[in-house]
Amino acid sequence: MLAVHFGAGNIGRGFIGSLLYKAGYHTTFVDVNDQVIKELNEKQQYRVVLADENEDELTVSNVSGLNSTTSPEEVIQAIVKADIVTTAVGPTILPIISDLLTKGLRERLKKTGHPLNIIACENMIGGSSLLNEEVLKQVTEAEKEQFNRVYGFPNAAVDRIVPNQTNDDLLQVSVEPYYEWVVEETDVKGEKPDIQGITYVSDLTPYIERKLFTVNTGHAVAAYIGHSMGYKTIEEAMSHEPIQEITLGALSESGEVLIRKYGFDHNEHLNYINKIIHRFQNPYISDDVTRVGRGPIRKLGSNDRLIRPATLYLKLTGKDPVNLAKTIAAALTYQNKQDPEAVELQEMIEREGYQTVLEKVSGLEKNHPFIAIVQNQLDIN
Ligand SMILES: NC(=O)C1=CN([C@@H]2O[C@H](COP(=O)(O)OP(=O)(O)OC[C@H]3O[C@@H](n4cnc5c(N)ncnc54)[C@H](O)[C@@H]3O)[C@@H](O)[C@H]2O)C=CC1
Ligand SMILES: O=P(O)(O)OC[C@H]1O[C@](O)(CO)[C@@H](O)[C@@H]1O
Repeated sequence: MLAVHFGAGNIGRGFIGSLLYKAGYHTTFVDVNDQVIKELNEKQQYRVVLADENEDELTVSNVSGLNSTTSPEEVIQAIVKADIVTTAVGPTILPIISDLLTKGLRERLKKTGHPLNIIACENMIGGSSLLNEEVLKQVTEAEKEQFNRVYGFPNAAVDRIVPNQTNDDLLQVSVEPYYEWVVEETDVKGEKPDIQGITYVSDLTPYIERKLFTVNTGHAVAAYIGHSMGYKTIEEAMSHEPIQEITLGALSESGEVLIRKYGFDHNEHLNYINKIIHRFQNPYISDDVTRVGRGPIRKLGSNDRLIRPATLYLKLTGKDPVNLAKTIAAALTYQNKQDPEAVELQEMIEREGYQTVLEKVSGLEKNHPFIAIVQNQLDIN
């Protein structure tokens, strides 16, 4: 069985690649990082090390690589033969890879017409749907009907913390032991890919929102508040009691929203929150606040981990989401010259001020009451 996976980075190699290998696939990684592609082809295997006291290892073999910039034709042919396509490139890259993916899917229609599922494994709501939309923008009306009939783009939620890392062995990747991969089965075309580790569900929304508004919300709190207090890593930030309190406070706010929306059991959700806080404190992982806080404009988006739970909390409870507002204020002041979105955000704020920029990036209307709540936090600091 053949898998084509776009993005041979942390999640690509450390999570999706390892489950594809265990399920018996040969995985062709597609990336723009030539060094990684060369090593994948040279070594044809890499090591995944679990970040805990035992440091258990898995050697992932049966892998190869293609550079999408220099070998687009090979990528197209790989898509023609694939049994599954997955991605872990980052939400902003999905429109970029859609071009080559469309070419591959078009060629496949000509050659075999076999069904295929394309699963975007990104931290966002509706990642596969977005990729599907980008693909459909590039096809004719007649092709659209054929694409919709044979190509499935089931949405997915993926959860495993894989920090940025530099190892002597370029391909080696250290990952936390925990993982979760949930896929919405309703959009699968043909047979459901038989991959141990995938949980199929009929409605992904509660799962993706619970994950995004707990793991990613809590992580964002630790990253932005931690950075504002001078901490370098998530573990350092999380050892500071006031940050723990704000994190727990923000997760109580997002938790209240999740419990009200989806009827989760209060105590079970509290256990879920505590487990996640424990994962942030894993002493075997060193995760920079700049990785977790990367892309602040995206993270301040209307459907993302901060604005959505905060505005829903305000709407559903009538109370101020103080801890989420503190975090959003810290995200608005987040400076990192290495992060293009952080640089752009600060330039926008310099020109237009916090209020206008918050409206722009979050999509909130001008007089939305939440804007004043964030302004209040900015004034306090
Ligand atoms: N690292 C983590 O803990 C988790 C990350 N995610 C999500 O997984 C996705 C990937 O994240 P990471 O693996 O951490 O990032 P990463 O930066 O380690 O990997 C992304 C890979 O995509 C490649 N890439 C960039 N442009 C490309 C293009 N045009 N074509 C093909 N490949 C391209 C990069 O060279 C890189 O190897 C993101 O959406 C992230 O939110 C989800 C859960 C956990
Ligand atoms: O990958 P993003 O969306 O930039 O955000 C970083 C987040 O992703 C993760 O890497 C995995 O969910 C978390 O560790 C962190 O909350």
